[in-house]
Amino acid sequence: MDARRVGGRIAAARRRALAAAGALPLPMQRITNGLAMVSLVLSSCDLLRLCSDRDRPLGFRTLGGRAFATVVCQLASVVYLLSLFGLPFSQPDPPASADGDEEGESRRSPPAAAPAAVAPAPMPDGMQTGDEEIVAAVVSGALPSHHLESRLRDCRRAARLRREALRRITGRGLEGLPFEGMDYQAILGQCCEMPVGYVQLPVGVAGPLLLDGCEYHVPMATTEGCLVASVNRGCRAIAASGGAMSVLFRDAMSRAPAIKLPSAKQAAELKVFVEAPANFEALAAVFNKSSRFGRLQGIQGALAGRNLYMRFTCSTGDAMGMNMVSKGVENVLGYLQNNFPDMDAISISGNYCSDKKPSAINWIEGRGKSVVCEATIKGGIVQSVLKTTVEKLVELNIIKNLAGSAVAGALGGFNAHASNVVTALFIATGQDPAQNVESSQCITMLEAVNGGKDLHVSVTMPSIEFLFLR
Ligand SMILES: CC(C)(COP(=O)([O-])OP(=O)([O-])OC[C@H]1O[C@@H](n2cnc3c(N)ncnc32)[C@H](O)[C@@H]1OP(=O)([O-])[O-])[C@@H](O)C(=O)NCCC(=O)NCCSC(=O)C[C@@](C)(O)CC(=O)[O-]
Ligand SMILES: NC(=O)C1=CN([C@@H]2O[C@H](COP(=O)(O)OP(=O)(O)OC[C@H]3O[C@@H](n4cnc5c(N)ncnc54)[C@H](OP(=O)(O)O)[C@@H]3O)[C@@H](O)[C@H]2O)C=CC1
Repeated sequence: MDARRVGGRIAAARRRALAAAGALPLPMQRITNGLAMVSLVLSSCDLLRLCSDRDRPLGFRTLGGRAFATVVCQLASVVYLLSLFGLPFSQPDPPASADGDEEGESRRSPPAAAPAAVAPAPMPDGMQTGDEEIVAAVVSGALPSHHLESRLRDCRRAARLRREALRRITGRGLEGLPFEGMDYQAILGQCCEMPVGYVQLPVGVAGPLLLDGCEYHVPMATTEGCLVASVNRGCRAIAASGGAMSVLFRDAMSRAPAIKLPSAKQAAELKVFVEAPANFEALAAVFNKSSRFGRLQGIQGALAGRNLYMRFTCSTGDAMGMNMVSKGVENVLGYLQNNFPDMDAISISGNYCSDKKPSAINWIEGRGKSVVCEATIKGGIVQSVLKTTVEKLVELNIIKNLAGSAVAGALGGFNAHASNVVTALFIATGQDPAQNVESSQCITMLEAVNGGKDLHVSVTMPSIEFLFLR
């Protein structure tokens, strides 16, 4: 980002120099640059031909005005092209800085207002004909910014004009936010609305992690120095001790709508109905019809007066499954309405699910993938790779991760920094990063084994919400 900022300042300084020198507008520059190139090539060819003519030694006297003209052309084009260093030839002008440089000023004034005698300023940031009017319409509110994509049918241009409008509305520079290099068409209707750029994060790789007999290279997107190194060290200690083993002991995504009934009695009746084993098959058939992969596992009700929260759980195949489970729940609500016409579906998500919020239910019941992993680290490796002892690590875990977290009233936070690893992995692999909240719930257990010589390590994580990666 800093480099870009510096680059932006250089570009601004270059534009100032151009303006001061009364430089030609960009389209004219391109034409004159092209002419100079053609002139250089033609005059070079002519000179070479004249030099290779053995019958007529090179000299103004022998060759006359033609040689003179060729040499002048050659010199002029060389001087012109040398002066081009730093001038754009075919690239669009780089973005203006927000610090009120000349071009920034010219952006704020419509082209029609420019004095007739002065050449119009180049269109900033690759602006095309008509862009100025569109940006002005967005700035004035006449054109909603989120209509740009459908109006222009060009996602990149829409993002660029939205960015320019935002710059003018806020008066804040966006030069620190990268723009080039993103496929704006690919994100339309998929992952992000009203784009104005994207952020860059370094992705490191830790490993190999020897897990269940396979080697994995773990991608991590983070800005925290030493994090990847730390995980890499852990992977090394695990591999040197023979690897780790994992067990997926539950796989169930949940969604819990909030339903209001006229009385607590009716709410309790609905709870009994959805939990009754006799009704499961019918409810599952309705739930399952909207997905080839989502399969209802169960429904668990919780009452709060006349409100019922029904926690539907389902398997989701390889998907993280939030949309899948929500669609199934919606179908079941429609079905239930026939038997319970007085029920009022307040929200498809009643927070008893519980998505993207810390909650005891996920910690206790699990959500998504529930996993336990273990490894036995040899005492020698604890000393040589981790630079500590088994005894010290066990004591640290009890006092910090178990007792310390209990004192803090932790909810699934019985670990040092599971969220560091989960979040870096989520971002690097395109998972929904907001679900790091419950996905990072983890209890770390450390025990001295083999007569106190080695260290048994385990992490239990009951609610990892993850799209399976092959
Ligand atoms: C930084 C280390 C790993 C040095 O660890 P070290 O033992 O001093 O370094 P070493 O040079 O002896 O290397 C040992 C091994 O570490 C790895 N390693 C070493 N350097 C690198 C590197 N540059 N890149 C990749 N891997 C590296 C590598 O595997 C290496 O083995 P080798 O392959 O050389 O035989 C160690 O000091 C460490 O793990 N520090 C902790 C860093 C960390 O975990 N940071 C996260 C902070 S936690 C947090 O943010 C939340 C918190 C703390 O508030 C939560 C809480 O309350 O607890
Ligand atoms: N709706 C909500 O409340 C929330 C949504 N989200 C967002 O939901 C998104 C993830 O939802 P999710 O349901 O996982 O994804 P999708 O909505 O993309 O559903 C998965 C799709 O992949 C298909 N599919 C193909 N092969 C497989 C396979 N092997 N296993 C499973 N599905 C397969 C499914 O088919 P089929 O059509 O047959 O099911 C389905 O269409 C994330 O972007 C997240 O941000 C996050 C939180 C809440």
